Amino acid sequence: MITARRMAAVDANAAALGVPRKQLMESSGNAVARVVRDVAGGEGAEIAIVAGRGNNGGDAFVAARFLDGFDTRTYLLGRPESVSTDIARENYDALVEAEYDVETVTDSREFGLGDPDVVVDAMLGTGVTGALREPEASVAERINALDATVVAVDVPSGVDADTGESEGVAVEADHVVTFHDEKPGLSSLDSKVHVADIGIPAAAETFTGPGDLRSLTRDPQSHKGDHGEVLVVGGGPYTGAPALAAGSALRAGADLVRVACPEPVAREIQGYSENFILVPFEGSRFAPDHVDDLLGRANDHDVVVFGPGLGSADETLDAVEEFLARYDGRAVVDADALQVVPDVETEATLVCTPHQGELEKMGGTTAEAWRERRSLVSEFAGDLGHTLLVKGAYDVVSDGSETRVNRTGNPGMTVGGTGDVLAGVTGALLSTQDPLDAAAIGAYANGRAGDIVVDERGFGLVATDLLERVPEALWGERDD
Ligand SMILES: NC(=O)C1=CN([C@@H]2O[C@H](COP(=O)(O)OP(=O)(O)OC[C@H]3O[C@@H](n4cnc5c(N)ncnc54)[C@H](O)[C@@H]3O)[C@@H](O)[C@H]2O)[C@@H](O)CC1
Ligand SMILES: [K+]
Repeated sequence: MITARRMAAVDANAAALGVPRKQLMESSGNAVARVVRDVAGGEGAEIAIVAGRGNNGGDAFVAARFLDGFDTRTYLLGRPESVSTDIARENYDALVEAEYDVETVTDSREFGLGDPDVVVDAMLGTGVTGALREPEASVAERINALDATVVAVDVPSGVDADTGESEGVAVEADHVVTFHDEKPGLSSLDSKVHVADIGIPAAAETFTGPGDLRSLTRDPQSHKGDHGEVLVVGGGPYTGAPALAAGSALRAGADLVRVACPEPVAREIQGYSENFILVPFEGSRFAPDHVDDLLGRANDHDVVVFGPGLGSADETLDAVEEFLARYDGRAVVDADALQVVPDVETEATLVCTPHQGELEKMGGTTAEAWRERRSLVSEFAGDLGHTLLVKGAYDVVSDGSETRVNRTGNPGMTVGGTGDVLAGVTGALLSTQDPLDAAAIGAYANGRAGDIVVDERGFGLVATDLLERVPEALWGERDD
């Protein structure tokens, strides 16, 4: 099962792996033609292809080339100039150039579909928003009134592939040829669904890639706070760690970041940067006495990042445990705080970011080969009921049902502090993304930032170098 949003990400990842969308379109069109052949009842059957102006139409232009021998006519709803993507336009031009029977429909009132045996509905696919507009709406009604067998490309036009719902009229299809994987909304329809393998490499789904960054959008109308308020809880024996996590959360786009830390740590952090808002607590380390206050504060934030530099004193770990037991918001848990997670019953949504050693301390197991590690991490995440981001040369991210592997990053990143950067970035992302996406994008961007630094200067990077490259890693040139 794959949602339209994830499909778009996977498609961009495939392109980055060297399998561009035009190639996928060729496979899609071929798959549609195969189903049409099966249902048409022999060569000579009359086939009408009704294509819209997006890539859904593009798939159908390809299908027309695979239907030689049938009496096929292709209709484009609109002028050739209105075809909205280059690849759909190239496939349209190829039909015209090769003298296929193609008609443009500029006045749908005069559009007669005749009496075909099969209609291919390629008006709209996953690009639909809202109710069908004209001319698509009245053409859908006309298609539904025919006796023909209707084969829809990817999803019946007008239907939302994620929900199966339509806001107005939609095409009623006998068959749907959908691509790569089943779509959540199709099972509720009265159509026979054919899932076609279009040659998307499994790696486009398994590995994070530039497509994963597509869910990072910024609405021009956004206000302060829309992109997250993050509370970093850390510091005690270490002072750099919470500052790195806080700085990274800001670099990853959080609107406000506060650092809750012991007073002496706060004094030191204040000197690092004027961007931090500090909420000091008494004493030299986090302890059970601080939990009440901190819970109040945490509830005013979207995400808490727990752990950087907290240390592992018994009273600190007791305080973390008590906090998590009473907290029901979102949190990233890192470093020493990780070890209490398996023992605590919590309503909170956690993203845990252990390295392999910390994972073992939590009761998880690890393996050398990433494929094996992927299954182990997935199983352990399922048992924990939280999302895991297990750091390594290949990071493994899993919520127990979906698992992704991240390959960005390099051996220069074994230096101290890079984990704090990752925790901060993931914390900022968790305020706008679901936990699996936040962890996957966090791992991808953190590694990419490290790759940018090493490409420029070679090894010898320090954590603050990484932090400065986080914006570029998240929003820099995208390969989609
Ligand atoms: N994502 C992928 O990996 C692949 C996608 N492919 C095809 O690409 C399709 C998606 O293509 P697009 O993103 O170009 O989108 P569509 O072709 O589904 O539709 C886009 C067009 O529809 C218009 N539109 C949106 N809502 C409308 C409405 N309510 N009434 C009338 N017009 C409306 C838009 O203005 C735009 O011109 C998929 O359904 C599939 O058929 C395939 O080529 C293969 C791979
Ligand atoms: K369609």
